[in-house]
Order: sequence, then structure tokens, then C-alpha cells
Amino acid sequence: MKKFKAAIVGFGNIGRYVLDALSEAPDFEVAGVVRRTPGGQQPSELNGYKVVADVSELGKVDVAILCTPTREVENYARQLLAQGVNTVDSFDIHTQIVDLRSSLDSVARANGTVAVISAGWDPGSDSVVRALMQAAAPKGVTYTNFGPGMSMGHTVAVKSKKGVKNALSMTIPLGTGIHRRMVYVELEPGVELSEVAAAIKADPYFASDETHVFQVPSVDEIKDMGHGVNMVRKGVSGKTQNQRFEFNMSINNPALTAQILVGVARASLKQAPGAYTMIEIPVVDLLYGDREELLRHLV
Ligand SMILES: NC(=O)C1=CN([C@@H]2O[C@H](COP(=O)(O)OP(=O)(O)OC[C@H]3O[C@@H](n4cnc5c(N)ncnc54)[C@H](OP(=O)(O)O)[C@@H]3O)[C@@H](O)[C@H]2O)C=CC1
Ligand SMILES: N[C@@H](CCCC(=O)C(=O)O)C(=O)O
Repeated sequence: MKKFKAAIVGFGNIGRYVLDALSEAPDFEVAGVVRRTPGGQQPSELNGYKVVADVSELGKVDVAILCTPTREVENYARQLLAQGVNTVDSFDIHTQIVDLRSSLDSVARANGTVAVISAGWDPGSDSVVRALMQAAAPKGVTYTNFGPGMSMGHTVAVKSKKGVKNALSMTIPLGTGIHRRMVYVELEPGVELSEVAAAIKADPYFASDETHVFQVPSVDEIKDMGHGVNMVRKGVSGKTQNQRFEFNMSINNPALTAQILVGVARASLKQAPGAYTMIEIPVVDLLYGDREELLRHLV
């Protein structure tokens, strides 16, 4: 069987778990890993894999799985799409998704490539569940309640602040889609906690939520990458009120994000050129296997 060649771009938390998920996927092979510093000592998990600075050093690559900070996604994706490589990412700034889609759509169409954006679990698979719930009860309200658990996106945003050596941002659900952010930071010597806390609270990732920032001696000692979601919708089907739906999960955050990204990488190879979010692509395209077999046991 011909295998799709996938490149991993960025080898942090999500990148490591994407390597696992690709290794378990029967129809993929790892073309290599694109890193900012490909020279020098690499982690032992990368033994036997090509580690490069640019995807062009990997020969033919069908799809690049972007595992970079969300705020770096657009730059990386635009370059890769222009180089003839499909991209998938887990961009999670919800208010900017439509703009990112539009920016990548024109590059993708001009180069005959496909970008699937915002494809982790939220945004991502939760978005598909929200869409299904809305189809089932078009009038109504859906609440997405996260956690408690570690938000990778918020943690990455904190790690990017000057003076922060390491960070953990925990999401605490307060009900009805409202959250408290509990942020733990390890600081560089001489850095003032109050200045770092002000920078974090001003960041759009945090600005609308109650946020508390604490200094700790070691983030690694308190870090747990578990997370989860409880989504509820109460609404109206036709003229019938009080229809209630609920979706729950408790997960390892990077492992689930990575698994979804690999399914979406597969789906990207079945779409016409352009940029898509997950709710715009057929769910069956995420799955490995013969389509009629899948229909026989899933429908
Ligand atoms: N939609 C969703 O459901 C989810 C989305 N996410 C998104 O995934 C993103 C990545 O999370 P995570 O893997 O924990 O992040 P990490 O910080 O662990 O890893 C990011 C990696 O990106 C590479 N990188 C490239 N450019 C930069 C840069 N300018 N600064 C820092 N690193 C850079 C680095 O790899 P290297 O050193 O190899 O170059 C780095 O290790 C988050 O920003 C989050 O928004 C995460 C979970 C769920
Ligand atoms: N995008 C999230 C996944 C959804 C959880 C979330 O948004 C949160 O904890 O605030 C993440 O980066 O971990």
C-alpha cells in the first residue's frame, strides 16, 4: 500500500504525540520533522527520523502537520502551501478563525493545495459536535464547559511572555461556558511577577476571563496535561421544546489533539484545493479504511 508522507512541523507537546499517532496509522509514514534548530542533539524519540530546517529538505511531502504555537500557524502554513504541501493545524484563537481561513484559502487555491485549519478538539472535534447539536435543535443555547485541565494554547501564550521560563495555564469551569484561568509561572531571575501578570492579563487569550497568576519554583512538579469538556445544548426541534443533549470527555490534551490532526491530515488529501475548517469536511474522510466497509458498520 502506498503510504502518505507527513511532515511534523514543531516538536513540542503536540508534535511528540503526532509522531506517536502517525506511527500507529497504517496509511502514513513520517517524512521527517521540521524544527527551528535541527542541528545538535535531538531527543531520543527522533532517532532514525530526518530533522530539518525546511520541508523542502524532505523530498516529496503530501501533508505538513503544524504543531507550532497558534500565533505562528499562519506564517508556516502560507509558506508550506506555496511550496505545494497541504497543511493541517490546530489554530485556537476562535475570533480569528474565519480570517485565517480566508488568508490561507487564496494561497491554497493558487497552489493547488489544501489547508484544514483549527483541527484539534476545540476548535476541532467539539466544533463538529456543536454543529450536530445545532442541527438537532436549531433554536437553543449550547454551553461549552472546559476542564478542569491544562489549556495548551493558554500555556503557550504565557510561555511567550518576557521573563517566563516555564508555565502552566489551568482552565477551571465555572458553568454556563464561563471559565477561570489559574496560571502558574516559573520566572527568570530578577523578573517581577506583577509585570508578568499584567502582560498575561492583557493578552487576548486571557483578557475576557477571571485570571490569577502565581509564581512557582517548578512548573514540571505540578504539570498534568489532562483536560476535558462538558458540552450541553437545550433547545427546540421543530416546534418541540426542551430537547437536551450532552457530550462529555476526559482526555490527555496533546494525545487527542494529535490523533485528530492525523485524521484531518488524511482528510486533507481528499479535498479540492482551498482552506477548510473541520465542520466543512466529511467526517468519513478522517477515517482509515474502505469507505463502504466504514458505511456498513458506522451508519
Ligand atoms: N485546537 C485544539 O484543540 C488545540 C490546539 N492546540 C494548539 O497547539 C499549539 C501548540 O501546543 P504545544 O505543542 O503544547 O506547544 P509547545 O510549546 O510544546 O510546542 C510548540 C513547538 O513549536 C515550535 N515553534 C515554532 N516556532 C516557535 C516559536 N516562535 N516559539 C516557540 N516555539 C516555536 C517549537 O518546536 P521546535 O523547537 O521543534 O521548532 C515548539 O516546541 C498551541 O499554541 C495551541 O494553540 C493545543 C491543544 C488543543
Ligand atoms: N484549545 C485548547 C483546547 C480546548 C480547551 C480550551 O480552550 C481551554 O482550556 O480554554 C488547548 O489549547 O488546549
